[in-house]
Amino acid sequence: MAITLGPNQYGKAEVRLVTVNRAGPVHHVKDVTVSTALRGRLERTHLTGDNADVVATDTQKNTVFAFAKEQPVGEIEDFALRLGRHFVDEFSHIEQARILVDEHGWDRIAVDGTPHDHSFSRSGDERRTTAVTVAGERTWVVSGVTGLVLLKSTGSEFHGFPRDRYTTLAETNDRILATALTARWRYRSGEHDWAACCTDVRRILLETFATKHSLSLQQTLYAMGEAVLLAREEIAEIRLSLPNKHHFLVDLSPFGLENDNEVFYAADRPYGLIEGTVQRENGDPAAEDPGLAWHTLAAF
Ligand SMILES: O=c1[nH]c(=O)c2[nH]c(=O)[nH]c2[nH]1
Repeated sequence: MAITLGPNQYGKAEVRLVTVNRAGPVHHVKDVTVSTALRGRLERTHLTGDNADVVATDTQKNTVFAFAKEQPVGEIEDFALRLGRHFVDEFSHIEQARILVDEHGWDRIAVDGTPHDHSFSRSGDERRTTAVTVAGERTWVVSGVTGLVLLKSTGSEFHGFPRDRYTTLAETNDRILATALTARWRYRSGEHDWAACCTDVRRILLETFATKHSLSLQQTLYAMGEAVLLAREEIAEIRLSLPNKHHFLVDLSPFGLENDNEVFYAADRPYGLIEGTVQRENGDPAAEDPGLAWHTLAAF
C-alpha cells in the first residue's frame, strides 16, 4: 500500500502582539492575536527531516513583531496582507500563506468624563477578525466579527415545526431570542476600506436583528446576511454562525405564581447552532477559487 503526504501547513498560532503608538501624549493601543500558516513544497521535512525549506515558526513569530515595529499595524487586513505577501515572496518553496488576525478592543477610561490619554478598559468579548490567504499572486480576504452577544426580549416566535413522538418543545408566539454571533464575509478582490465596511456590516447586522420580526433564527440569519449583501457591493458572500442561546420560561406554578413571560432560565448548553451562507446568485466571477479563501485544512 503506497502512502503519501497529504495537505499540510505549519506556522505559529496565536502570537499575542500589543503595540503602543507613543507619538504624542495620547497613546493608541493595538492588541491583536496573529496566527500564521504556510503551505508549499514541504515534502522534504515531512519525509526525510531535511529542514532546508522550513521557515521556522519562531522566525514567523519574530516577523510578526518586526513588522509591527517597521510600520504601524494599521487595519488588521492590511497587516495580514503584508505578512502573507512577505512569506510567499521571500521563500520560493512557500506557495501559500494564511494569516489570521483577531483584534481585541480597548476603550479609553473616562476620568471625570474625559477620555484618559493612556488608560484603557477591555471592550468585552467581541472581536474583529480577518483571515487572509495569499496564494501566488492572488489574495483573498475574509473578515468578520465574533462574540457579538445579542438578545431581543420579544419579536420572536417559533412554531409550525413537525411534531413526532420525541417532540416536547411548546410552540411559542413570544420568546426571547439570544445569540452570540460570528459573522465572516469574503471581500471581492481588490483593496477596500476595511474599517468602514466592518463598522457598517456590524451596524446592519445589529439593526436587522433588532427590527426583523423573527419566525425562526434561520429566517433571522438569512435576513441579516441579505441586508449586508444588499448594502455592501464589495462583499461577495457572508457566513453566519448563530448559537441559539435558549431562555426557558420557568414554571412558577408550584409556587402559585403565574409566569407572564417575565422569568427565564438562561441555559448554557446544549444550544441550537444555526449556521448558513448568504451569497450572490451569480457567484463572484472575480474569485476563481473561493474555497481557498475559507478553508483551513479539510482534516482540521
Ligand atoms: O429558531 C429556531 N430554530 C430552530 O431550528 C429551533 N429548534 C428549536 O428547538 N428551537 C429553535 N428555534
